[in-house]
Amino acid sequence: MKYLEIAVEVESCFTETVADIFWEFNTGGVSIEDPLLLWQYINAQIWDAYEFPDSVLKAERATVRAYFPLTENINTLLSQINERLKSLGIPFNLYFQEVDEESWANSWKKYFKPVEVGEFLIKPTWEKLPSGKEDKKIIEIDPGMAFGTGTHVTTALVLEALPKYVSPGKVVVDVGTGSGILAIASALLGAEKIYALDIDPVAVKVARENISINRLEDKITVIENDLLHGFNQTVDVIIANIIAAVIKELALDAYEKLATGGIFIGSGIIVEREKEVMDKLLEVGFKIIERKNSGGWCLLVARKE
Ligand SMILES: C[S@@+](CC[C@H](N)C(=O)[O-])C[C@H]1O[C@@H](n2cnc3c(N)ncnc32)[C@H](O)[C@@H]1O
Repeated sequence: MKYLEIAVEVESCFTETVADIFWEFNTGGVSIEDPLLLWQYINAQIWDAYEFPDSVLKAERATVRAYFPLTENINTLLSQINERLKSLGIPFNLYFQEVDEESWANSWKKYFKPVEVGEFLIKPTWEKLPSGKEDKKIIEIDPGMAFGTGTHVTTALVLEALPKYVSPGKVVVDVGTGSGILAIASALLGAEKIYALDIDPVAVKVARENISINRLEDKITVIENDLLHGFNQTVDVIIANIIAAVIKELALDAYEKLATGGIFIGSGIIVEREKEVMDKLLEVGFKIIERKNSGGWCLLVARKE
């Protein structure tokens, strides 16, 4: 199938606003090329500069691309998007071209590179293992349309904390598994059994694929499930990288499903909501044993005493 790719050049600070406008018009997908963000990763030595074309690294502005099926209404859609962007009153340039499906489904892949987080090395399935990294715990991931490349700070906070709480023999539940990344990390730390739950059927499919790529089907069971509803087992560790409101909703159920001494790891909490999530965890009976903040996000670890 053919698609229309619309590319909008704007200052870095407006990329999310433009992406939101594309989502309003029901785009099939958005990708953002932001030289400022790339340089942040390069300077933090997470990525290497040579892996990106000069046209991107030296660009003065960011480019937000979105993709729409080529139908007869495409010209109307294009002019509506143009008008909507004009109404923002910000400088922008808009370009468009016809592309085939393959090129947009894979367009984001060039920005997902092997990355080290704590004891783990997250390797996109299509990249080679960097030399000298064989001693790392390797997680192979193709996130597809699911969340969880490991580069998002909320995932990284959990990956860094996980070795302290998951050890051989533990039974773990990963609520909101997305790509399955945290379930796979738990298996690599020696957990005996992991249940990876997600409400989104796409995430469930992607998680199953990644678990199979990492050859961990015997340890990890993926279940399409809303939080812990209907999950009736006592476990040692519950992980949830979702959002503050959902973690609050999950707190009591998580407490009841943990063994005494069991650990709850909550991430995806914006710092402004850290206090209310902590209060909820304390209210249901947990003791908070670790708090960590990074980039406006907060990780909380709580124990059932
Ligand atoms: C921020 S992503 C985290 C993905 C992955 N665990 C990671 O850390 O990168 C949150 C995930 O939670 C899932 N989710 C949201 N609400 C949920 C619910 N009520 N029950 C189960 N999963 C849920 C979403 O579908 C999404 O895959």
